[in-house]
Amino acid sequence: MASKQPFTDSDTADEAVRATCDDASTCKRFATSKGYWTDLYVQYFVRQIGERKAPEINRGYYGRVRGMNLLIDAFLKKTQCDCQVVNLGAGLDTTFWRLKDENIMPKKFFEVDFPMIVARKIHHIKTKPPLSKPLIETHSTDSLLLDGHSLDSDRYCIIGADLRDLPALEEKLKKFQINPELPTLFLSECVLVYMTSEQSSKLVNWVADTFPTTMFINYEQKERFLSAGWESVNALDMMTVYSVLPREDVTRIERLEFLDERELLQQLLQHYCICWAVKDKLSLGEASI
Ligand SMILES: C[S@@+](CC[C@H](N)C(=O)[O-])C[C@H]1O[C@@H](n2cnc3c(N)ncnc32)[C@H](O)[C@@H]1O
Repeated sequence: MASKQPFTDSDTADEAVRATCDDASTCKRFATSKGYWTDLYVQYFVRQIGERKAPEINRGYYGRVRGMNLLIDAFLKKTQCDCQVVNLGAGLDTTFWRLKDENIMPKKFFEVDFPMIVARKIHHIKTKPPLSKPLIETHSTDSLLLDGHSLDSDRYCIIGADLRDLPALEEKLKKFQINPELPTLFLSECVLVYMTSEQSSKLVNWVADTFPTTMFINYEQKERFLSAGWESVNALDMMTVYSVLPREDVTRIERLEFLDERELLQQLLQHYCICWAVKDKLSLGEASI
């Protein structure tokens, strides 16, 4: 009998992984309702503000979102938006809508998640005009491709796929016109941790082998990121990220809620990191990001 690997064949394990998508977006919904940062769109994916979250959790999410956004925006600036973004395990993430509002959209923004999550996201987009309007506005013909498990428009595409099945992932990305020659930013925010290290290293290596000019931003526990095939890799633990965020804004959010145990926040922040790795065939100077 074939032995089972963790989170490989088990539907129950995959279901638990899919549930993490709701955890992330309900925490983001709560933190934005408190004013930690502005996200005009998360409310359309998570209606209820939900149960109160501890201030440590809210500050942790604040550092995570601000840190990821700083790197995303730096890549878009460096490439002058002449690039693609692929958000792996995107869940109910709202980055595409933020970039549209800030007028810094890449040529195309791809999202990938399990078909079940994608179907839910597409349902929200279809039924909520503030989500669908930006897609329609940035699309050149009257009809968008929309089926239960994928949505494709000129600037935004969402694909149902399992990130552990690389041939199928590659085929779907090609079907939706990914261009490997264009500078491409890959994002994985709390995603690789749900795979075995063999699976996540295959995914990271596939990106390095397929995209000559690329950057990979990964938010996660410290030990995970694998550098093979990448020209330069940087990692900052979240304690450091938090300390380099704009002071004025950090002071503002630290006034939002009283934090009893600073040590707990420090432990939480030290446990996570943001890593970014680059390959720069076009010599755009990505390593200086
Ligand atoms: C913790 S959530 C993070 C969601 C989003 N990146 C964020 O930070 O708000 C992890 C996401 O990764 C997705 N995911 C994990 N393993 C996956 C796999 N093998 N294939 C596709 N999606 C996966 C889950 O379905 C879930 O939406």
